[in-house]
Amino acid sequence: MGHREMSLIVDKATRRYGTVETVSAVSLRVGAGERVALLGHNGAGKTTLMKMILGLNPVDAGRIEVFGHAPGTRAGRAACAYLPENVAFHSSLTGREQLRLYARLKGEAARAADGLLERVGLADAANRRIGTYSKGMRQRLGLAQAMLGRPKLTVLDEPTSGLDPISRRDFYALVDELAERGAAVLLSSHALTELEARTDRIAILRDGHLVADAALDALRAQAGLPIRLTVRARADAVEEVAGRLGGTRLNGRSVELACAPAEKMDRIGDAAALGALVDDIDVVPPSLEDLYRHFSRRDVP
Ligand SMILES: Nc1ncnc2c1ncn2[C@@H]1O[C@H](COP(=O)(O)OP(=O)(O)OP(=O)(O)O)[C@@H](O)[C@H]1O
Repeated sequence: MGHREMSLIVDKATRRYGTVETVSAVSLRVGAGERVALLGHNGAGKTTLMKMILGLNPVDAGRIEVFGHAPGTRAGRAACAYLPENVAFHSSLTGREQLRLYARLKGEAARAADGLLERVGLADAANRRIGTYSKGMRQRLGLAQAMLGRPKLTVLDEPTSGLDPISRRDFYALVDELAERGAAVLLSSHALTELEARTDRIAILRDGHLVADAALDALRAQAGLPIRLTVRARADAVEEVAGRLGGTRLNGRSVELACAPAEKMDRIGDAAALGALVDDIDVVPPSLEDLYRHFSRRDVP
């Protein structure tokens, strides 16, 4: 087994319900220490694929290998941790009781539970009933639970939905830490803005097909979407600036121009040439949301 590549390998994996392919010949790899975001519209097949990896859904065609093991086997399950979208706890247990219970189920010492509570910032709340936890605290407890037993692969299904921006940032910091310690991380989310800086690769599912799988920069190059320039005009000059650059007026002061990536420098030069008529220029590359919209369109091959 030593010579095998140590990663999650999904090779043309297919899942059918009746005659419909919910996951259709999807191929994807996630290596140790890599964070991959799985994006897709509601019903695109993200949860189905995750459950196939975890051995909770059968693989009807193709192959999945979790760090050298088949999904659902004892070794395959031991390699994975899973945080489902709506993780349920016994609300009458304290955080510490819940985590110690899980530690025992995973054959870990109770001490491991205490260390993890500290790491996810719940040491002070460890003796409170989970029923009194906020949603952010419950998600962090769920992540601590998923971290027990040092899994090689962590699968997180929309882990930040319903969390406020600070809680989401704290949560992603923990995910980064997991990856830094060598875990492969596969996570789904609809909160695209945060993912931009938080993942090594973006994989997009559309109707069960994988339509993109690359780092953000590579996706940008592949999509070739326009770059937007926002040019802020001097107070009395917005009409003139809009006229001379041929852009759209955004508001009383700004003009927006769209251009191909290759034209960017020329367009910046045009705006700069207006001298004192222009106060400022912002360059806005396509966001992950723009890219997501592009790759999710059904008419993109
Ligand atoms: N047990 C089942 N029987 C029949 N169809 C199913 C079953 N489970 C899932 N599906 C279908 O498979 C498709 C993909 O569902 P899945 O939950 O994987 O999507 P998702 O990408 O996770 O969506 P969401 O973002 O809404 O969570 C849906 O059309 C769903 O109705």
